Amino acid sequence: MVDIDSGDGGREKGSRGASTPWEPIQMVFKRYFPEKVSDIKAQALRAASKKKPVVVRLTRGLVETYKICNPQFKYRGELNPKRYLTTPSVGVLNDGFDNVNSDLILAVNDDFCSSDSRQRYIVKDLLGHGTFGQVAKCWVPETNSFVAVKVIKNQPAYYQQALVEVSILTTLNKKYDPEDKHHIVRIYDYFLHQRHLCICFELLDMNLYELIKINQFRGLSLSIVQLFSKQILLGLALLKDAGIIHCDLKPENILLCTSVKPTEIKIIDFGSACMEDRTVYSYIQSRYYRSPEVLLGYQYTTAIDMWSFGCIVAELFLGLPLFPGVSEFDILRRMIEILGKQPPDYLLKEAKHTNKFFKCVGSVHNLGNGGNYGGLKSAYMALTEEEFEAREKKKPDIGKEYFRHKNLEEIVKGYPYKINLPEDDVAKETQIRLALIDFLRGLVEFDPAKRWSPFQAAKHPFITGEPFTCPYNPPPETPHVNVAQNIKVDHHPGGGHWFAAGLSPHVSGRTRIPMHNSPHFQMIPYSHANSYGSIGSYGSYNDGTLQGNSYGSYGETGNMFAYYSPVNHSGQYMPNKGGVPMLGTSPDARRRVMQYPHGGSLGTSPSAGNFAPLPLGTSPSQFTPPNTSNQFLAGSPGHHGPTSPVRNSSHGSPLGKMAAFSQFNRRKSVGYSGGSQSQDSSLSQAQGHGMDNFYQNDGYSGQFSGSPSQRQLDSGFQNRKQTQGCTSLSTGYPSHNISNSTLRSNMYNPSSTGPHLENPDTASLSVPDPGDWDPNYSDDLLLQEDSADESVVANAFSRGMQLGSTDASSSRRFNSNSSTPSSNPTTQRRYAPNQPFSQVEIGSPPSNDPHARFGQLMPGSQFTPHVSQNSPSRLGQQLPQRYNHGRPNAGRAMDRNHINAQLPPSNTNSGGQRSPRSSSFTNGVPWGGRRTNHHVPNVPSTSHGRMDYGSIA
Ligand SMILES: Nc1ncnc2c1ncn2[C@@H]1O[C@H](COP(=O)(O)OP(=O)(O)OP(=O)(O)O)[C@@H](O)[C@H]1O
Repeated sequence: MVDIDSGDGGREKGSRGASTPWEPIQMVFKRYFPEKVSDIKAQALRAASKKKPVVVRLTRGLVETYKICNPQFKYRGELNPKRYLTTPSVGVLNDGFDNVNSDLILAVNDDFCSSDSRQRYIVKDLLGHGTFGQVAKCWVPETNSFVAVKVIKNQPAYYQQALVEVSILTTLNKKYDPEDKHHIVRIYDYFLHQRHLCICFELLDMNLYELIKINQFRGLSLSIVQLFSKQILLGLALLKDAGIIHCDLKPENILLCTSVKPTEIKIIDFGSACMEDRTVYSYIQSRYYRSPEVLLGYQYTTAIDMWSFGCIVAELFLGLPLFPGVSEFDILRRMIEILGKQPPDYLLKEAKHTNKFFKCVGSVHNLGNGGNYGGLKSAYMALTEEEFEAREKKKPDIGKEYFRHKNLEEIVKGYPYKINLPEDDVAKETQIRLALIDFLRGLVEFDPAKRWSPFQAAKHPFITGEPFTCPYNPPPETPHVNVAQNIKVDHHPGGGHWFAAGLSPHVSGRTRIPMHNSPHFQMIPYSHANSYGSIGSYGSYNDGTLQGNSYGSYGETGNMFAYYSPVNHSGQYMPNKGGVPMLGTSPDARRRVMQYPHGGSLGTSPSAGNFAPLPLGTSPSQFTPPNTSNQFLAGSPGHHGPTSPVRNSSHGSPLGKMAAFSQFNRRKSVGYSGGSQSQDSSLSQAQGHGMDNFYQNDGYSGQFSGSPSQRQLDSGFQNRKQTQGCTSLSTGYPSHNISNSTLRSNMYNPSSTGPHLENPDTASLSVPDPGDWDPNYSDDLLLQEDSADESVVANAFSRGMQLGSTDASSSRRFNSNSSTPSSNPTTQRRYAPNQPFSQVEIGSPPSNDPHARFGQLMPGSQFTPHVSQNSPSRLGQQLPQRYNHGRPNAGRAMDRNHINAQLPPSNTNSGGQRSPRSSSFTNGVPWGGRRTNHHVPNVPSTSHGRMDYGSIA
C-alpha cells in the first residue's frame, strides 16, 4: 500500500524489512496536493466526491486523479484484469473457454457476435443462471439497447433442449402473438459462440419471486395480484391456443417488464415446454407448483399450467408458497389438507404412482371416517407417514408448517390485513378475498377435467373485478379451433416432447449411433419421418409454403417426433415465404434427407463441428438409466435458478430437466402413453357478466385477434360498464391499469412503523443484503450510486417501495380471525415473519450431468468426448475426465448460426432495470442497494435456493 499522504515519497513500508524499506526507483506519481490544485476539474471532482459513499469517493474519477498526478498516465482498458461473471471462472473444458459445469466463462465486455445478423452483443452483467446456463445482460452497440442473452451450457442435451425453447418461442412470438400482447417474452436472435448456443431475449426485470422477497415475503396487494393474474392468464390462453404446455410455471419464470408503462409481467423459460398432444416427460414442473396429475403420474395437459398458476396466485397474495412441500409425499399431504379433498378416483385408478401415496381400501370408502375430507367417498386413502415409511422403507420428508390455518379458506381469510386499513376497506377486501378463494378453488382443483381453463378463469370476478356474490360458475370452454389455418396438421400419435424430437447437433460425417444401440432405449428406428414439426396441437408449422418435414425425428414405436430448427446446414436462417421460420427441419437434416428423402427444406445444426452427435432421435433420456433418477437429482445444481425454492429438489421439475428424461424412460418402460386429456370443463352455465369497467383502458382492446379464446378473453375484458360495485372497489381494488405509482403504493413500506409479528416467536428481522440474494449484485454497483449514502437510499427506497399490504402508514392488515379486525390490534400482523425453509435441498454438489454415462454406455460412441464433467456420476460412479475437443481453429469462433435478429429499437430498453435498485417501482429513486433497517428472521445469507421463506404461522 502506498501511503501518499505520509510525505515519505510513497515508500512502501516494511516490504523489505523494517530497516531497509522499499523505495521506488523512480517516482511515477507525484504527490497530490489538493489545496494547490487549481484545476477546475479536480475541484469539481472533489466536490462531487464529497457527497458519495466512501467506496465511490475512493474509486470514481480514479483515472482523472491519476492524470492529475501524472500527466503521462494513459488509461488502457485492455490492460484491466478481466472481471469474471461466471463462477467458477477456471477454464477446464472446451479448451479453457468453459468451466467445470460446461458454462462459458463470461467476463464483462466479452463480445458475442451473430455471424449472420452481424449483431454484436457486449456482455455487461450477469442476470441469472439456471439449469441451462447463464443469462447475461448485453449491450447492443448498433441500437444502443440492452438485451438478455442466455448462454446455454456446452452439452448436447442442453443445446438440444434450448433449441426447443427457440422453436417454441419463435413460433409463439411470430405466429401467435405478433403484436406482443400476451405477456410472453420476446426472442430476438440466436447464434453460436464458442460452441455455446446463445439465445437473445428482450431484457426484463426482476422475477416475481424476487419481488416477493424484497417485499420480505409478505403478500402483494390484491390489486397487484389481480393485475398479474390477468396478464399471466393472457399468456396461458395463448399457450392453450397453441397447444403448448409451459411445464415450469413458477414465480421465478415470471419477470417484470418495466420498460413499458405501466409495468407488466412476462412469462419466460420455455425450455421445459412441450406440445399438449405430445407429452412425453412425466418428470416436470417445479415441486411447489407441481400439479397432482404430474405428481401422481397421470396424463397431463395444459391444465397443469393452470394448477401452477393457482399456486402462484396464492403465493403472490400470501407471500409464501401454498404447498411448500419438501418431498412429493409432503406436498400431496399439504394439498389434501389445504384443499380438504383428494384427487378423483378415476385419476388415482389410472395414475402410475398412486401406490406410492395411497392405499386402495377396496370398494368405495368414506374418507370422512378418517380425515376431514368432506365425506368424499373414495376407493383410495392417502397413506399416513407410518404407512409410507413401511412401504418405502424410509421416513417421508416433511417440511415445517407455514400457515396457522389448515385449509384454503381460513388461510386466505386469516391472512393479516394491512395495518390501519379503514373498516370500509377491510370490508371490501374481505369480499375480494372471498372472490380470491373461489378463484383459487377453480385453479387448484384436483380434477384436471374440472380445473378452469384460462378463458374460464379470466371471466372470474376476481379477474374482472365484478362484485363476487356467489360461487363462480364458469362458462363452458369452447372447443379448440385451429386458429392458424395455414398450419398443416400432423397428428401422428406418439409424438413427443420437442426435446425428444431427436435434435441432433450433428457432426457431418461422423457415425450416427442408432437409438437401439442404447441399452436404455430400445426402439424401432426411423420407420417413417413424416411427422411435421408441429407447434401446438393443431398444426405443423410450415405455413403451407414450405414442406417442413421433420428430420429431427424421434420415434416411439415407429412414430417420428419433430422439432423446428430455424437454421439450415450452413447456419443460414430459413424463413419461409410467410416470413415464419419453417418448422420441422433438423440440425441433422443433411443426414436424414438421405435416409428419408421426402423432405422439403432442411435445416442442419448450427453446431456442426462443435458437438459430438447424438444418435438420431436420441434424447438425453436415453442416457438416464431408468432407475437412477434420484441419484441424478440429488446432486444436481437444479433446474431452478439461484432463487428457486425447488432447486436441487428431489423431484424438482426437469431438474436439470434431465430428471424428466429418466421419467420418460420409466414411463416408456411401463408402456405409458401420454396423451392429451380434455380439460374442457364439464361445468357449464356462465355466470352473468357484463359489469366492470376495470379494463376499459387497459390496452387490451382489440388485441386478441389471433384466436377464439383470445377473442373471448378480449370480450371478457372489454365492454364492461362502470358499476357501483366496481367503483366501490376502486380504493381497495384499484383499476387494472395500475401505474407504477399504484404499484408503489401497494408495496410494503419497510419504513412503516409498528410492524407486527404474526408469529411472536420469530427472531429479529433483517432484510437480506442484496449481495446475498440478488444475482446481479456486485459491489461495483455501488459506483453507480448517485444519491448520498446508503441510509438515504434505503429510506428513499422505503418511501417508494410499498409492495405489500402491511404499510403501516396507510393501512394495517388484521388477522381476520377477529370479526372486527380493526378493533383487535393484538391480531394485527406485525410482520410476515420469515423463517428458513428446510435446507434439505441446498448445497448438493452438481451432478446433473446428463451424459455422465455416455462413455460407459456407449464406449464407441461419439458421445465419449462429451462425457464427463467432473461431477459425480448419476450412477454413483466416478466419471471419466471429459475429453478436450481440441482447440477451436480460428474459424470456429465464427461458427455461429442465427436467426434474423429483431433487436429492439434503441430506446426500448436502456437496461439496468434488472435489479430492484433501479426498479421503476422505486419512484425514480434508485435502489440504493444495500440494507434497510428491516429485519427478516433467519434469512440465510445466500443467493442459492429458496429455503428462506418466512412463516406466517
Ligand atoms: N429476458 C430476461 N431478462 C432478464 N433476466 C432474465 C431473462 N431471462 C432469464 N433471466 C434471468 O435468468 C434466470 C435464468 O433464466 P431461465 O429460467 O430462462 O434459465 P434456465 O436455465 O432455463 O433456468 P431454470 O433452471 O429455471 O430452467 C431467470 O431466473 C432470470 O432471473
